[in-house]
Formats: sequence, structure tokens, C-alpha cells
Amino acid sequence: MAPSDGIVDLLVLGGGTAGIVGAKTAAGFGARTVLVEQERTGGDCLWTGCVPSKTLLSAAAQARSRRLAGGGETDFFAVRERIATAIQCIEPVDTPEALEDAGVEVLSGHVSFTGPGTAVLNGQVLRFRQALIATGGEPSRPGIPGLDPARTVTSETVWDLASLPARLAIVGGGPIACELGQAFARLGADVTMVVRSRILPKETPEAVDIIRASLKADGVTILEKSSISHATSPAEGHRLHLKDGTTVDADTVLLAAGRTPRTTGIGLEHVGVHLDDRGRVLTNQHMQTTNPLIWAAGDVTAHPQFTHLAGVHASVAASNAVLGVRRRISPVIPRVTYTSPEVAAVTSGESGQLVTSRTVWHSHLDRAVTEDRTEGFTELLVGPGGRVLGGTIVGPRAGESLAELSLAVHKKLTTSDIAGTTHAYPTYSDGVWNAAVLDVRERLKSPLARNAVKGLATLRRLALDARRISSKPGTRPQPDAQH
Ligand SMILES: Cc1cc2nc3c(=O)[nH]c(=O)nc-3n(C[C@H](O)[C@H](O)[C@H](O)COP(=O)(O)OP(=O)(O)OC[C@H]3O[C@@H](n4cnc5c(N)ncnc54)[C@H](O)[C@@H]3O)c2cc1C
Ligand SMILES: NC(=O)c1ccc[n+]([C@@H]2O[C@H](COP(=O)([O-])OP(=O)(O)OC[C@H]3O[C@@H](n4cnc5c(N)ncnc54)[C@H](O)[C@@H]3O)[C@@H](O)[C@H]2O)c1
Repeated sequence: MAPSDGIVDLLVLGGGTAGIVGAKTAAGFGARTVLVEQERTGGDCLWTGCVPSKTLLSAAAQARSRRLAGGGETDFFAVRERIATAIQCIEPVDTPEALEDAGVEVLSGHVSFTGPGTAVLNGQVLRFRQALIATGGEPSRPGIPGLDPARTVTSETVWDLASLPARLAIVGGGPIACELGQAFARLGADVTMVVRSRILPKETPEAVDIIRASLKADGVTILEKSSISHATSPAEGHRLHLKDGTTVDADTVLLAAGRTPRTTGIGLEHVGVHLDDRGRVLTNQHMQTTNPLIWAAGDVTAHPQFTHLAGVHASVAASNAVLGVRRRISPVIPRVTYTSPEVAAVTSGESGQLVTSRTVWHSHLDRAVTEDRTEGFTELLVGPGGRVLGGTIVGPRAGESLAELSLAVHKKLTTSDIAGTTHAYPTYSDGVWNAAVLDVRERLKSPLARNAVKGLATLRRLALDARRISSKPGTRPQPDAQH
């Protein structure tokens, strides 16, 4: 059925994670849902983001182990093949066919709003009751005079490199720069990162110190608090001129300096959808834009740019749109940067409630000791009454240990809840357990808790003494009824 035959309940702009989850949610509720994708469904995460980058990191870790064991260099073509295989394996859940199976109509082309309740696609008018903007973002291109953009790569095009660059310069120091920088260095490239701020500006200084040391150990040169004034192009490659007068020579320059939301050319001005001062679609806690019949989710909004948030926020938006309910997005946000070691953190938006933090260094974590990976730590942020407000974990597979912490924050659990849960030994999750036990122990040192414990012990002693005195000499002690 052509979509212009009737009014669509929910028109979804974009077929990345946010669009796919939003469309499937709406169709699952029985809404007539049309998703329009201009390129290929699956979006950034599948094609150029999470999936290729995590596969690259895994291949690079193996390449490093092989090299350390005296094995040969890694074939870059084989790495590319491995990335393609991972994408192929995951792609089927994101295809137009999978969406159609879930009850979503999928159309191809660039869609834009033309007025309230109308949009245009390939010259055809689409009429809709409500819409979900899920158009994502694209790599920002910092204006560097003299740098030919056609000769640089971004997170969208780095996957097309035919061979491993001998010298790779990366502009930026966020998760993309750190993950790709470490991966390329481990594969054998000579990597230099030029970063305006410090690396990973959202992470704690203690976490960043560990990642910086790890990147350096892999041979990455990190130039922090550095600005590029201009670039020149020698016969081969690029020369970046820094404001301090030094230069960086590279065969390939990777631009990883943040992402820009895709909001131009989609007719937002015709539907009253407003942007913030950084060009991101403004939403409220229900993922509703400034037009109450238009919703938004994913990288096009002002929320942190993660696949899990894109999906969860799109689900909230679609439920609210189709069912007329008022679901709110959760303030609890987990994130993981997949460097080696990983940096995993969860925040609750309640930092004002912070009472203390408890840190267990992994030099005291038995699993880390047995694996000779003691560089990390587990830090719990603790609020009143031992409430777990968030935390940071740095270590191998820190992202897996983060799940427990995310649940604790989401469910408003206390350190006593975690301390009272038996954890298998020896695991990296012991770090979370030990930090919680540390907090409980410290809180037991308060005068009130100390007096209560002292009182209980005294009562117990008195009870035992009374029993001893009343029992006849020579009789065997009776087992305590309570045990
Ligand atoms: C290198 C890299 C690694 C990453 N790693 C991780 C990670 O490990 N974990 C994590 O959580 N996040 C990661 N991210 C972030 C994650 O990829 C994004 O947050 C997520 O993909 C955003 O999804 P989205 O649906 O909002 O946007 P997108 O995936 O960008 O999808 C938007 C879609 O809309 C389409 N579109 C745009 N305009 C129109 C239009 N007018 N008409 C029709 N279609 C349109 C686009 O073609 C695109 O397919 C990574 C990102 C990068 C770049
Ligand atoms: N593991 C993950 O979940 C993961 C991995 C990759 C990307 N992402 C998402 O993608 C988003 C974009 O990542 P990103 O790394 O591009 O951006 P970012 O916005 O997180 O970091 C940008 C970095 O580039 C630096 N920078 C900006 N302009 C610069 C310039 N002109 N010269 C030198 N340095 C400059 C900044 O100081 C900062 O360090 C992230 O915010 C993240 O949400 C997530």
C-alpha cells in the first residue's frame, strides 16, 4: 500500500538505532508506522560506529599479543575482512525485511517536513499524525586552514583505508580518537593524537591517567592542550602545524573532533521544531520536541551519543507518541570506552547528593593480580544512607562489571545491598563488591553504629553468661536455638 493512501500514525525519519527501535516499538503497538532511510538501514552503529570499531579493537589486541609472542605482523586486509564479517553477522536484525516483518513500512530516500502533518519523499507527499526525528549525526569537520578535507578520513571513511597508514595523525581525544588511536597503534601504525583539551574530557582524572599511560605504552604520541594553526601538504601526506610552533607529519589524518547533528534539509522550520545553541533538537523528558506531535531520539538530540540511549529514548518517544502515555527517560546513563583497559562509568544526575566515594585499587583485586592487570580501580559514588549514585571502573571488561552498578543506581540500591550479595571469586566484579563492603565497614565506624554493635555484643555476652551460670556443672552445652 502506498503511504500516501492514508495517514501514517508515526513517520520515522532515519533508520539507525533510534529509528529502528522507535519504529518497531510503534508498530508493535499496532500503529501504522513508516520508516524512511536515505542510505541503508542500520545506521552509524552497525556500519561505521560500534560494530566495526569494537571488531577493530579486538583484532588489534590479538595483533599485539601475536607481536609480543614473536609472531609476524597482521594482514590489514584480513582485519578489514573480519570487520565486514562482523557487520554481515549483525546486519540481518536491522534490514528493511526485518523491519517489514515487525510491521514497519520501509521507504527509501531523503524525507523532509513540508508543513504540519506533511512531509515529502521523492516528490511524493506523506501525511502523518506524528513523527519521530531520528536522523543522527555526522563527524564534525574542524576548520583547519590548508587541510584538504578530501584527503582526510573520519569515522565514516576510515573503514575504507586500503592499507594500514604508516603514520596516522588523529585530531581529537574523545572516545573515537582513543579507541581508534589505540587500535591502529596496536596494528603497527605510528599514531599521534592532537587534542585541544585533555583526552577523554568526560572521564575522571584518575581514569584518564591510566588510559593515557596505556596509550603511550602502545606507542601513541599524545599532544594534549594542543591546537593546530594550519596544515600544509607535502608531496606525500600532511604536515600539521601546531600553535606552539611544532609540526606533526602524517600519511593520513583522522578527524575525530566530535559529531554534528543532522538537522539541515529536513524542514524543521515548517513544523516548529527548535534547536539548541549547538544545533541539536530540543526535547523534554518525554522526548517530545517543541512541536508536541513531533518526537526525537538519538544523536540528533542533546543527549549523550550512545547506541543504548538512542534505542531506549526512541522506545520512550514511540510509546508516548502512540499510546499517549507520559513515560520519562531515565537520568541513569552508563557509558563505556573500549580502550585497553576499558573505562566504564554510570551517572545518575544526582551528584549533588554525593556523601563520599569508595575506591578499590585493582592492585588489591585478586582477579586483576592473577591476570597481571592491576592498573585499574573501582570507584563507587555513595549518597545518603549508602545509596549508590554512580561510579567508575577502569579495567579489563570494565563494561561488564558496570551492569551491576547500573542496576544498583537505577533501582536506588545501597552499598549494603551490594555487600550482602555474594559475588563469585575471583572476578572483576569483586571490585564493586569490595568497594561496597568498604563503605559498609566505614559506616559501621560511626558513633551510632559503633554503639549499636557494642550494645548487641554486650547483650549477647550477658545472655551467654546467664545460660552458663544456670546450667548444672558437668552438663554438656546445648546448641544455640538461633543457629
Ligand atoms: C566510531 C564510533 C564508535 C562508536 N562506538 C559506540 C559504542 O561502542 N557504544 C555506543 O553506545 N555508541 C557508540 N557510538 C555512537 C553510536 O554509534 C551512536 O550513538 C548511534 O549510532 C546513534 O544512532 P542514531 O539512530 O541516533 O543515528 P544514526 O545511526 O546516525 O542513524 C541516523 C540515520 O538517519 C538517516 N537519515 C538522516 N537524515 C535523513 C533523512 N532526511 N531522510 C531519511 N533518512 C535520514 C541516516 O542515513 C542514518 O542511517 C559510536 C560512534 C562512532 C562514530
Ligand atoms: N565507546 C563508546 O560508547 C563510543 C565510542 C566512540 C564514539 N562514541 C560517541 O561518539 C561521540 C563522538 O565522539 P568523538 O570522540 O568524536 O567526540 P567527543 O565530542 O567525545 O570528543 C571530541 C574531542 O576532540 C577534541 N577536539 C575538538 N575539536 C578539536 C580540534 N579542532 N583540534 C583538536 N582537538 C579537538 C575535544 O577536545 C575532545 O577531546 C562521543 O561523544 C560518544 O558519545 C561512543
